[in-house]
Amino acid sequence: METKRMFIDGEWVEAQSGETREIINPYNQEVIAVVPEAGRDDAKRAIQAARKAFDEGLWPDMPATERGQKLYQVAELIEKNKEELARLETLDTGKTLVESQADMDDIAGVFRYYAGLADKDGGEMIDAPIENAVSKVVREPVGVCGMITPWNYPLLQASWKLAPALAAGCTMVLKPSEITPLTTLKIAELLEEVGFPKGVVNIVTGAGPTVGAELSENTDVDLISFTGGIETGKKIMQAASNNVKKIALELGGKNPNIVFADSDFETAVDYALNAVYFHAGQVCSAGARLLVEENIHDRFVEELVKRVKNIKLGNGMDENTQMGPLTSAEHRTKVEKYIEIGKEEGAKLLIGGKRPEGAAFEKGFFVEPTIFDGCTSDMRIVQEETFGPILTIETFRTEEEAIRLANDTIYGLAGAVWTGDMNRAQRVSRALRMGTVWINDFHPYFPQAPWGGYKQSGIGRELGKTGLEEYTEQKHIFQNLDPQPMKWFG
Ligand SMILES: NC(=O)c1ccc[n+]([C@@H]2O[C@H](COP(=O)([O-])OP(=O)(O)OC[C@H]3O[C@@H](n4cnc5c(N)ncnc54)[C@H](O)[C@@H]3O)[C@@H](O)[C@H]2O)c1
Ligand SMILES: C[N+](C)(C)CC=O
Repeated sequence: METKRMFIDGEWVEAQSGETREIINPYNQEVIAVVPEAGRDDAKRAIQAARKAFDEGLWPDMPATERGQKLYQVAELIEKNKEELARLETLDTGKTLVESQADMDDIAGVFRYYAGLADKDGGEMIDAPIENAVSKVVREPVGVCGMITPWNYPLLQASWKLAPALAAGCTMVLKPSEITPLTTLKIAELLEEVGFPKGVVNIVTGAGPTVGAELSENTDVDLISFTGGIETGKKIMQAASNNVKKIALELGGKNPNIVFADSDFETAVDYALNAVYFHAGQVCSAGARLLVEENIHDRFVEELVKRVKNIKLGNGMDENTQMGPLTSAEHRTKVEKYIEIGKEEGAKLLIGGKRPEGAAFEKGFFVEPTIFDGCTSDMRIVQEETFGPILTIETFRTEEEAIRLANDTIYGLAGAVWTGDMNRAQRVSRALRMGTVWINDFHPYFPQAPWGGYKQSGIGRELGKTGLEEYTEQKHIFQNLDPQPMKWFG
């Protein structure tokens, strides 16, 4: 068990209060590390360091090509340290090692993508409607960024913020989830090895209502980028109004997976399982709502149940494990409450709905993969994000009904449509009010494509070109090439 420090103004420090927090392995409840429990004072110190690095430092004005070179070096170090990072992520979150390894590949890819994009926007000349003048539009870094990340994809979600913000020339204070801070602290070591000017990146470990709230309220922060739950997102939005901060919110989802009878049956069943049970359902874009055409419902559900029985639960570090524990005891309690709600609402529990039995599961925060059939869109288990291994099943008869049910949610993050009819695939994908729609697939995301939500799933986009633009301000510079007196006032 290691005692860690956090990274403020280029130094590894303890919390000013001396307080610490134990980080728990969700598979066996062993303490894997002790980290500083920062308070508002620590957050303020980090914000001041980032402010100074932005206002007086070299980073924002450094040629973008040089910033890009540094990001390439970060990508290389992530690849070099992939196994250690993946191991840490699995110990901290409970996800399988294969998933963590894939996350690390994605993270290196994100740094590489923004390294390449850093120097590609040289501004734009505008055809000014005024004689003897030139007009151009340039992008400049937005300033000091506060970043708050969740526990389900700790380092991946951090990378979606760190890489574009660094490419843009911003300085930043990042607060990882208090439950899973270890890989974020490790990447601070890698950033230190690459050598960013002090104060450019600060990592503060602590709770949401203290460190997170300070980042959201503090008037020296110019932008707050948050990934997490909808209720926290609303609080952050309110706090950000303090100094009219720019805000970027990546919130939850309740994502429909629509299966038409003319889809490839085998593949659709296979992906329906992966859509909801990957990372034990702790994915913002999990396909937790299956909408299946009525005439294939019985066969489809029978096959799902058969296959769910084979899912291997266990320690994420074990290569045979397909689904690990939930990430915290508190979260398991929430998921179990939703199972009770589903039963009370009259949904038909087909399988799961309880903790697995046996010595191997005694200490882990496990919940069995669960299926509720006979669901309707007025049920809470259909409307609310359970964020666990719970699949709800509804049926539809027509394309219009499928679209109506799919859109009947306050969320709008992602969804999928399975069909052999490509005209229908195009129609349905356009009709869904969601930031990402997959046709005959589920889950792919990559640095080149924007990610974010319609409706209450968030504000703004991460990844892609837009993910970089979020960290910039646009400036119009107009130059009169032949200034003469106007004589307007005589
Ligand atoms: N849209 C996306 O891309 C995306 C990606 C990953 C996770 N998520 C969402 O994240 C949620 C799960 O993560 P979670 O349980 O960690 O979310 P959460 O909202 O509980 O916590 C997220 C972060 O916010 C901090 N926080 C809590 N209260 C705060 C406050 N008052 N002020 C400032 N910060 C505060 C937490 O400490 C944590 O770092 C799910 O809803 C999931 O859908 C969304
Ligand atoms: C955005 N994503 C899919 C990587 C993680 C969501 O929880």
